[in-house]
Amino acid sequence: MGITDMQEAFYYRECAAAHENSPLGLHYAMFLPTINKQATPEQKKKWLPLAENYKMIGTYAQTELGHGTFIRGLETTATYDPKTKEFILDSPTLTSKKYWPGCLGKTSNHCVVMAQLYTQGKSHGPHMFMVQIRSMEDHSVLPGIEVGVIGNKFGYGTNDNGFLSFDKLRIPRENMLMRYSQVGRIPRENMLMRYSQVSRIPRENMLMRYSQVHEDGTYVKPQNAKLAYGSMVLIRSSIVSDAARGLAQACVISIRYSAVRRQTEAYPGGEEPQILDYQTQQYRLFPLLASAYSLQLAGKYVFNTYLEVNDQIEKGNLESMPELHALSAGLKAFSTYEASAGIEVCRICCGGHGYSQASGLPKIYVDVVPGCTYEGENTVMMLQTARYLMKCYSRAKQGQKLPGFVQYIGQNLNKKSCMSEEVALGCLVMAYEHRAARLVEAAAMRMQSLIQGGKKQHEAWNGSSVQLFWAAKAHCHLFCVKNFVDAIQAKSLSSKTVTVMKSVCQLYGVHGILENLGEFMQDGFFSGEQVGYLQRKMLALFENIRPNAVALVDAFDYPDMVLGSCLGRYDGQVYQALYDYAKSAPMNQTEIHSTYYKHLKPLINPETTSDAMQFAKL
Ligand SMILES: CC(C)(COP(=O)(O)OP(=O)(O)OC[C@H]1O[C@@H](n2cnc3c(N)ncnc32)[C@H](O)[C@@H]1OP(=O)(O)O)[C@@H](O)C(=O)NCCC(=O)NCCSC(=O)CCCC(=O)O
Ligand SMILES: Cc1cc2nc3c(=O)[nH]c(=O)nc-3n(C[C@H](O)[C@H](O)[C@H](O)COP(=O)(O)OP(=O)(O)OC[C@H]3O[C@@H](n4cnc5c(N)ncnc54)[C@H](O)[C@@H]3O)c2cc1C
Repeated sequence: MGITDMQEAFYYRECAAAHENSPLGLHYAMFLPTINKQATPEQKKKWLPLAENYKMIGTYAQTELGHGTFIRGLETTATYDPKTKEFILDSPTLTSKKYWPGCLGKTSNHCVVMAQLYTQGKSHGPHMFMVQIRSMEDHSVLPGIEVGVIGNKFGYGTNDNGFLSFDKLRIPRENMLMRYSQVGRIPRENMLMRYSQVSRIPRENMLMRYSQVHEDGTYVKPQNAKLAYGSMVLIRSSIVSDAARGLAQACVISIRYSAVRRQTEAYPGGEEPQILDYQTQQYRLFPLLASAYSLQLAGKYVFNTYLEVNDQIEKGNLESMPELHALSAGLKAFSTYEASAGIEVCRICCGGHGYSQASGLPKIYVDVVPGCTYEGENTVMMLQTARYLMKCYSRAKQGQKLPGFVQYIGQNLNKKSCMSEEVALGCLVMAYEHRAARLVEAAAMRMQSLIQGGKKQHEAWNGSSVQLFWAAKAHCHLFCVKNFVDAIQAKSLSSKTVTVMKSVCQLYGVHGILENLGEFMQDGFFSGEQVGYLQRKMLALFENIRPNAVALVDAFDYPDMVLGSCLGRYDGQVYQALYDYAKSAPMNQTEIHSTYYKHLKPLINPETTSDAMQFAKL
């Protein structure tokens, strides 16, 4: 279609095939960005035109049968042969077979393969290689390669997640993605030239960046080994918005339906109320609506941060990489957990019809829930964020100033909450800061006491990991609350909009505290009386939000075609749509189903069994 804007292309694809995972998804989400970010200018010149024009169709093949989380544990090897200037790719064990990569089984003719690099008898850890797996002429599988699909999954039926293995496959040296690490003799001048093309910072910086270059050396270490993990950081940064979108769409469906559906006369002979008027329905749906807004804002923030940090990386400044990694890993986990659990609640809130595919909700759920696993399993990602928080804590204790958002760490924990009946936004933020600061400190103290008690570092880490998880979750939650509050205060919104959005934001904060009350009360930060303010405020906010609830979901602006839901239709004609859906079911296209002849008739009328057998043979 010639659409060049990434966002526009995304929305076009979503309209064309809503909630269907595209069999070309990995091509544009990971394969192209990996070439863009990890290939040298020469490699880009060769591959990008082919990939952009879908001659090369590719994916990102990292996970193996035996390892997904622990990248350093991958077993696929790429051994350099200086005689032929080739790498030999091999899958030496059953567990080394690539397993899960999307679009791999049948669609891709190339892939970026993460493999352990061996050269001069030494291992250098996981590196990326461009590997052609199928012919670009007739799509046949190339020699030395075994590839196929992994079979049915929880969802993702439209994506051919695959397996792949190599039998001593030789690929040219130039197929290693060499922007950051190199094998072979490359003149120093090349690097200087390349560098001067990518940024305008002084050449001296470049020499530092490549200070480990050996003229005769065959391996040049990158400035930071984690540059090779860049494609994952990109996707984690964008998953937050994906999760938010899924939750927002589920809220649209469930809240619109709740405004149409009536159930149970309110008093004998009285009108049946819209189910949205039940306080318990509001208690389950309105906090999710607030969460959808909050996650959308968080998604925008983290993606913009990714773009900014990426810009700096392009210029050779890698300083903000750890912060971005901690933010994107934690928020990816936090958002996909919240969205997955929330979508299921939306489904349950639709009663029986929520269980029908006609609700559109199962499709949204199976589309969002793998986000808890791919691009880093959520618990593992939370623990990566916790690792960063622990470093921040020890820096704060040494009196060092912390960057931006983590400045709350190490703060005085003897304060009491300023919460009053009014529930000011500032007091909400303070409460979340206090909780996160306390949980970070508690996890750090636990680690310290285990180490002092004679545990090794890794034992102490495992023995503290539940508390580390709590700390990281509290940190991400704080981020979402604070970012929501900042968005309301900073944006030039009309005063009416601010009034409405302030209620939504307050609800997000208040509900989050009430759901995690133990963590806010364990050290007496809130008094029982203050908890009472919060409970009353939450119920008052439901009443505030109720008249605007449908407008607040309409504002997400998802067309019916994207929602794909009989329950969430804009025109509210739910019952007609459900009836039409039923009528169009394939089993309704014949009056008597074939199973009658095969199974039922012999039961009902045993003497006709032979007819039935004959029918079965037919
Ligand atoms: C869990 C880790 C992060 C551990 O890595 P490790 O090398 O063992 O590191 P460690 O010893 O724990 O820590 C060393 C250090 O490396 C840092 N680090 C780790 N990752 C990054 C990063 N991306 N940017 C910047 N820094 C990073 C860590 O914070 C550590 O820093 P520190 O030593 O504490 O200063 C890694 O193995 C990992 O990322 N695992 C998750 C695997 C994953 O995400 N796979 C995705 C496959 S692709 C996919 O799923 C696509 C699906 C898409 C779709 O279908 O739509
Ligand atoms: C739909 C889908 C699409 C995918 N697409 C791709 C793709 O395109 N390319 C690709 O390369 N891969 C892909 N994957 C694979 C995916 O990235 C991995 O499954 C994911 O990274 C998790 O790794 P794992 O399966 O090894 O989980 P495991 O690590 O085995 O997780 C199992 C359990 O162990 C726990 N655990 C593991 N390590 C630790 C630890 N250090 N501390 C505490 N707990 C731990 C986890 O929390 C989890 O509860 C896809 C997966 C899915 C489901």
